[in-house]
Amino acid sequence: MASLTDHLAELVEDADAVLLFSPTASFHDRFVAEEAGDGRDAPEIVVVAPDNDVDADPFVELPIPFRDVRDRIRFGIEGAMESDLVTEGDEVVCVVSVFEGESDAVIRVTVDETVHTGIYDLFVESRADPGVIRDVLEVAIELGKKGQKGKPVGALFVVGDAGKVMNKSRSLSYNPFEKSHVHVGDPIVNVMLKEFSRLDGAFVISDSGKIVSAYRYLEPAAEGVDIPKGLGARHMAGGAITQDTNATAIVLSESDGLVRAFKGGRLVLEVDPEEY
Ligand SMILES: Nc1ncnc2c1ncn2[C@@H]1O[C@H](COP(=O)(O)OP(=O)(O)OP(=O)(O)O)[C@@H](O)[C@H]1O
Ligand SMILES: [Mn+2]
Repeated sequence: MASLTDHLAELVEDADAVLLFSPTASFHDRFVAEEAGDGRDAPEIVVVAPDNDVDADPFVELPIPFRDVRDRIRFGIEGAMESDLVTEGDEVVCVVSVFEGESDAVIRVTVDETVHTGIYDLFVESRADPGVIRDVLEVAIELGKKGQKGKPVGALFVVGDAGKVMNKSRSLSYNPFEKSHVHVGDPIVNVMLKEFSRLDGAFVISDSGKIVSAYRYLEPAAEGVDIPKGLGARHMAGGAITQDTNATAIVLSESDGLVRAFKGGRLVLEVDPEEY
């Protein structure tokens, strides 16, 4: 059977850039050598992966695996745009692994507005550390997968710009994190977050991942917030606080089970925990 690389040269021809998503070292080296050797104007080759194992330059770092291939591709393209490797209107060839393991699919996309959702900015341009955003996303995804004692549960995490978020919210109950110095990512904290998520309100988390408060009722100005119709008060409050402050909101819906991220008053990411 012919391997993917046998056809790749034709698919890559006249593309502006090639994004290799988590390529193996042998795949990467072979591809780079072939492109350099064919004498034509070579497209920009960008590696998008969790770690730069293949010593690629340019390289875009993936903060989470993005099981949804569209999210993975969007992240890579937006990261490449950020570094001026790709611009709107470009033809980009993405070499990805849809199933586990080796690169097994080639997707050719024209970069336009619909590709650009802000998923890269969610991690890289958020005030909070990318690792903190990732940790909170993981807690929300895990909570969505398991629920609380088997029942679906909702949760709202507001990450970054915590001082301003506290000013735009009020307390619904005593704050169990009042005098504590716990951070997202600590295993004990994940247990606590899951336990407290049964109760109302939002968690407020600082740029560096410190849990500032639970049980906050958000009161942001909601004018001009553009979030999809059909989402309720939790999502509206989560979306709006990101327009009113520089925070990022991560919301687990009790009703549809999806995890959504908002930034700048806009929905920037939607993931199904069951797919992670
Ligand atoms: N302004 C707010 N600040 C903090 N939490 C809120 C706010 N508004 C609603 N919530 C929380 O969201 C919960 C669910 O509210 P609602 O059903 O209207 O939201 P929703 O967006 O439909 O979310 P879900 O999809 O989980 O049902 C409330 O019980 C409350 O805990
Ligand atoms: Mn609801």
